[in-house]
Amino acid sequence: MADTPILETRGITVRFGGHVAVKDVSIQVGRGTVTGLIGPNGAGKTTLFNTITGLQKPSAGKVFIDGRDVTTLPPFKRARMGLARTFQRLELFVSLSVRDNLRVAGDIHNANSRNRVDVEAETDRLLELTGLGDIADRDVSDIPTGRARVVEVARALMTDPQILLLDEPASGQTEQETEEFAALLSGLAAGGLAICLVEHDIPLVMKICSTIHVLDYGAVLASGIPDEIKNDPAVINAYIGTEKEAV
Ligand SMILES: Nc1ncnc2c1ncn2[C@@H]1O[C@H](COP(=O)(O)OP(=O)(O)OP(=O)(O)O)[C@@H](O)[C@H]1O
Repeated sequence: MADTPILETRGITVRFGGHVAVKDVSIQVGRGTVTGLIGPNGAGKTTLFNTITGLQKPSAGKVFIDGRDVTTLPPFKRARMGLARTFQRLELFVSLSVRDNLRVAGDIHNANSRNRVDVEAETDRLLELTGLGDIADRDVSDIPTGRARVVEVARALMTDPQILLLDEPASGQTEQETEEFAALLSGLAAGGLAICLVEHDIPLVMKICSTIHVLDYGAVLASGIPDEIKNDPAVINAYIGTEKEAV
């Protein structure tokens, strides 16, 4: 159904021993939107991403992709349903060129999916779309971190995803790089992609997200549009206050 969110978590709780890392978190991510997930270090953002992708089993709650309960599906099956992600720590093949990182992603996708992509054509298209053409033949070990973050996104896009989870993708980017990155993400969302963004760069989150969820100690402290979040006293107190210089 058109109204069914492409991604939804319902009541996700994750416990590590006695520690509750994620507490009863319900969020929805719509097609063609950028949804922000912010909060202090250790608030549970990456653990929630790991639960959505299937790397972490929840103690309670469910994950839905396009209305289908995927809670017990392994990561590769969720990937086949159009779920892609990037990692906080770069996970690129550093001794390969930018272009080859994309090609490898396309080959792996084709080996695992019925929905095959034309690797050469898609690599060229994405190098152009993401503005990586000028460094396409350089080894990833040789390029600045900020641009390597874009390579991670381009690589994730090689799987032709419906949902893209980005874990701190702007970290290490210059102001100029972040500006271009914001335009790239907004353009991808305008094309129908559902993006969920974990990011400490608050101005970036405020600029491109239509909905923001704030996590604190594993629980959703607030949800709303950027203006509501920006002015929420509980959010300012728990998080934005501590990131003031960034706002
Ligand atoms: N595998 C694990 N075993 C035990 N505790 C864990 C594990 N993974 C995460 N935690 C704990 O769960 C909590 C949430 O961590 P998580 O990495 O999800 O937070 P985060 O919001 O992504 O933080 P950051 O902004 O620093 O990336 C933290 O207290 C962390 O120490």
